[in-house]
Amino acid sequence: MTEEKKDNLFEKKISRRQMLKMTGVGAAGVAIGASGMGGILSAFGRNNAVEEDKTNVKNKVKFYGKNQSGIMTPSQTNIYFASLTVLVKTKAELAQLFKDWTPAAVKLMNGETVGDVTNIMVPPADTGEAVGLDAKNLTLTFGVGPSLFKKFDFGDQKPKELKDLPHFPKDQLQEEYSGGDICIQACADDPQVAFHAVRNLIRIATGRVSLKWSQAGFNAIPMKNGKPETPRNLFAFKDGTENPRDAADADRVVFIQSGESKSWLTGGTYLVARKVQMHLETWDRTALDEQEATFGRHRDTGAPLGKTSEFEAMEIDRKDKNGENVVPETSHVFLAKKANVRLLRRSYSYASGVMDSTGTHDAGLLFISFQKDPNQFIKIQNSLGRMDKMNEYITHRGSALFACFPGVKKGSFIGEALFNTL
Ligand SMILES: C=CC1=C(C)c2cc3[nH]c(cc4nc(cc5[nH]c(cc1n2)c(C)c5CCC(=O)O)C(CCC(=O)O)=C4C)c(C)c3C=C
Ligand SMILES: [Fe+2]
Repeated sequence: MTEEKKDNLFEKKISRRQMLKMTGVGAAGVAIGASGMGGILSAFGRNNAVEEDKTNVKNKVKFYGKNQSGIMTPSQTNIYFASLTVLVKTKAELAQLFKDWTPAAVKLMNGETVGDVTNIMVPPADTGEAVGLDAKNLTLTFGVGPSLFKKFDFGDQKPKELKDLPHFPKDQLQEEYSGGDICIQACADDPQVAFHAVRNLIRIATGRVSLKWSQAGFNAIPMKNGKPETPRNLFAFKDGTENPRDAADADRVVFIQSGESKSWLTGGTYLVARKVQMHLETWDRTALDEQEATFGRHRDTGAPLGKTSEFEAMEIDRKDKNGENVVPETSHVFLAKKANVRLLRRSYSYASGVMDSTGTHDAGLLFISFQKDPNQFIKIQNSLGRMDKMNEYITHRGSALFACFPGVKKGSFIGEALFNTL
């Protein structure tokens, strides 16, 4: 069926019987990857109108802007991260996918449903579990992985940096938590809002994408005098102290500037995702001074070892009266800092039940970093290498790299600059 015919069909009122006949009835209608039916169901989410960022919505982050949301946005309490496999075969279909997602993303970030939920003759266009909640600071961040450029010929538009990350010492990567053609990072101050957003975006793309892997995560953000403080990871250490803090710093470290890469990536960035299992039982048997030596910071305050407050300078060359390093040379922060490059970390803890093989917690950190060049991450990870004292307590299980598009201008669509170059 041509796109035009499909659109005409959905402008008409159709009976429940006709509907069921078309969708193959019931449960099959929600399966991802079902061919044929996908196009029909996607029409429910299709909305070609240019949606506005609402100004009167509580807890709302703007969709339109120079950069995508969910990067320099202050961290929310929850993430639902999805890595997708693309099923469509042509670049036109791929562009259409992002065209369909754009108005839906605006509506989701407005705290609205993605489509009509009142017509009793058809399945509601929105799955509905976020109804009655406000926007909960939902952000949506879209990126494309190296594998997408193997499936589609983008000519010379593939940036040389967009390739699989190298193997690192201590990696025990599993294919089921690695890679992906497209990523959607949904962060919100509510787990259901984050999940709902991804669920509905995938539903709009029924038959056009399938879910490769996903990870839900959480962060508890302590508040002091109405201001958010650095969250703690599952080792109880403040995580995210040393990060770019303002827009000028982000332009130096995170966002690709004109001339620094392919033009479609100007204003974009690279997202590294690493699923890192944390061996909590081993950590919990470790003495506090050993824990602090692992990071090079005090657990309570987050201050550099030998100092008293979190944001005091981390001087890794400082010596004690015996001439010994105050911050151990094998500590995580010593080695990370020694690489002499920076990135933006925006990680979330996860707890996903039990490890079958050991009966221990399947818990850890969905480490996410943003940087204008993946080599920033690679240099730090290589510096951590085999030396990082934290290695005793962690295992890297998953890995992925995505090039995140620049922000979207009203009237444009997510990733348009890439498709316009073709
Ligand atoms: C390659 C990049 C990094 C990975 C992977 C990574 C994993 C990881 N980190 C923690 C906990 C902490 N990390 C901290 C600082 C820190 N970590 C990295 C990089 C990676 N971490 C950098 C660049 C830095 C900042 C170094 C600096 O310049 O000071 C800290 C200290 C507090 C902070 O600055 O946030 C903690 C704690 C875990 C638990 C983890 C994987 C499970
Ligand atoms: Fe770290």
